[in-house]
Amino acid sequence: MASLSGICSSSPSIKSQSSITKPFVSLRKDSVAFPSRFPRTPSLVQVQSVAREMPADLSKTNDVVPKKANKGLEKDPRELWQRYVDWLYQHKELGLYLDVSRVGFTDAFVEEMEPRFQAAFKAVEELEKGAIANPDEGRMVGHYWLRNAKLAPNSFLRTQIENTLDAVCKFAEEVVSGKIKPPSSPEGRFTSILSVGIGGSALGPQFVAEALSPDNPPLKIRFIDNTDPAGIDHQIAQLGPELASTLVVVISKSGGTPETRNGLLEVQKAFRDAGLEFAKQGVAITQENSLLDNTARIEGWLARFPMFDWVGGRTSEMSAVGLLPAALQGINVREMLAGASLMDEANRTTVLRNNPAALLALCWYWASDGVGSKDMVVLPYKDSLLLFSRYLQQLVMESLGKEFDLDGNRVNQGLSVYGNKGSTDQHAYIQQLREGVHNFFATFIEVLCDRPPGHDWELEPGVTCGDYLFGMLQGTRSALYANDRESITVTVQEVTPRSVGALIALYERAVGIYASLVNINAYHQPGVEAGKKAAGEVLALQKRVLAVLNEASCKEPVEPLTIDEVAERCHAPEDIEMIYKIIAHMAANDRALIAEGSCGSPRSIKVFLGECNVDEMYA
Ligand SMILES: O=P(O)(O)OC[C@H]1O[C@H](O)[C@H](O)[C@@H](O)[C@@H]1O
Repeated sequence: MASLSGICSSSPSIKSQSSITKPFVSLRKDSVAFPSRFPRTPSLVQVQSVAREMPADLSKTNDVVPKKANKGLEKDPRELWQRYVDWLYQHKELGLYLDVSRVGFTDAFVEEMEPRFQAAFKAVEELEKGAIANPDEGRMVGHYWLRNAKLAPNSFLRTQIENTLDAVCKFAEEVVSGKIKPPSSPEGRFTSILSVGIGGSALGPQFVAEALSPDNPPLKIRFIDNTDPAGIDHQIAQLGPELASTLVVVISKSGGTPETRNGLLEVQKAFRDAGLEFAKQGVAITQENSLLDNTARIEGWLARFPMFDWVGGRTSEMSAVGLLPAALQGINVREMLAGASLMDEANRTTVLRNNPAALLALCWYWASDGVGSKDMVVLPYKDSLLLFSRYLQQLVMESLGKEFDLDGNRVNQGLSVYGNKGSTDQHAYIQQLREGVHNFFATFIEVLCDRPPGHDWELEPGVTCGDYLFGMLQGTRSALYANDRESITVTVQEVTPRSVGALIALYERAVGIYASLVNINAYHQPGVEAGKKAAGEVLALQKRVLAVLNEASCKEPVEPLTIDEVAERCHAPEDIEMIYKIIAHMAANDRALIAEGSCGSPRSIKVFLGECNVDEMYA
């Protein structure tokens, strides 16, 4: 069994960081502003072209600060080295570096952006003090308090944070040590975690598990993060008899997300089928009094942990959502919090070049014209960071992808994120990045330490396996830059709980600052509702289709119906295409039978149900 030491040990003292402060040096005034070849929406084009033609009025934050006329990125090696040295950010205590030298922003651009940055710093300061930073939902935004409870605006919240952290650590230690056991496992202790959740209730735990879970964790983690029945069956089948020693952690802030509810119902059925009592192995992480919370309380689940109203799903990794699964895997969560707290502290300076999150936001704004005209490709050269880009997809795109700005103007903002890992991706799509459509900027994540000391060896004279990885990263960075493709490089010493906590905090803050720069609300997600609502309407329509088919199938003889007839009897002729799709889906799953024709020619088919349900007919 893995040792308990370190899972929740106290954090080392958090000292203030010192970053290198450089005099402001003059860079060349020209740089590249590549127009977007394929703007995503007409409104983007409008915003960009207006911005380029008109001088920015900096009193209005929704104006775009234009780039200057450009002649190409700096290519002289000595000038570049100078730029590298001048702009290099270092966080000594975290061993983290940020190199923005391969993004071509100019002094003039930085100067023009300065008032916006000061406004953004002020906004984050207010947010940290407890302002209603999510105006639509009337909520405070408090994820920064999770790693430094002293910052919380009142003692009630402070105590809530501290008590939850203590409860998470205590529970994890008792599960790992075997003090809390499953009722009917031959192992006598929990051996696995099955995490059920989606979006912000899955992506952080998935990223952290991949990055930090030890080779032989005390509990191995699996995820159900979808309502795909085959995917769920696969997870349960892979657990096999281990289901008896599996802790099921159901995570949902709202407590009512359909995919998570379905995952829970499927897992509960698997428990029943195996003759196991789910409640003795179930844990809920959710807002107090949510549907999930009430279910867990009434059914007497093993444990419940709170999710706070003032923590958004995509910034919840440092709440019980991320901490409990991590602690159960033997990951030192207090170290994660310490790394995040150190990074937060560094990001509180109002000196732009000393503020790593602001530097990232500056680069994003420059590279994407402040309107998301280029995608952010995230390339960690370390297998364990594979899921970082996936995690960032939600953090960045759900936060920044907004139709309206804070003043109600239609802006269609956003910043697209994708990427997997290097050097693997060099053998997949780097060809296009280097030579093809120029619609991106890259972020390299470099990890200096290749493997634990004492394990390295030279696979050819003077060269290790890790040297190749290093060479691939440097080579790709140079090759992209030579073709005027900009890149940022974030460097950490090692992938540890502390550096992962710092990376999460760095990007959380960068997103918040960038949102202020472009004057949008980073903390709501109104667009997600449209898809959920439409899905609900499809399911409601399916129930009507079933009722109509059932009635026809209960007749003697059975009356097979065409799609047109079904649509007519549903009083939904305008939904005929969706009705066809519903029937095709039911037919593929043996829940409807095709009497005539084939699904390939929709007008030809006649359909009925295999069984008549008399009760349903009169319902
Ligand atoms: O944690 P839950 O309430 O189940 O929400 C899960 C996810 O649901 C929606 O898709 C939201 O847009 C996400 O921000 C959230 O993370």
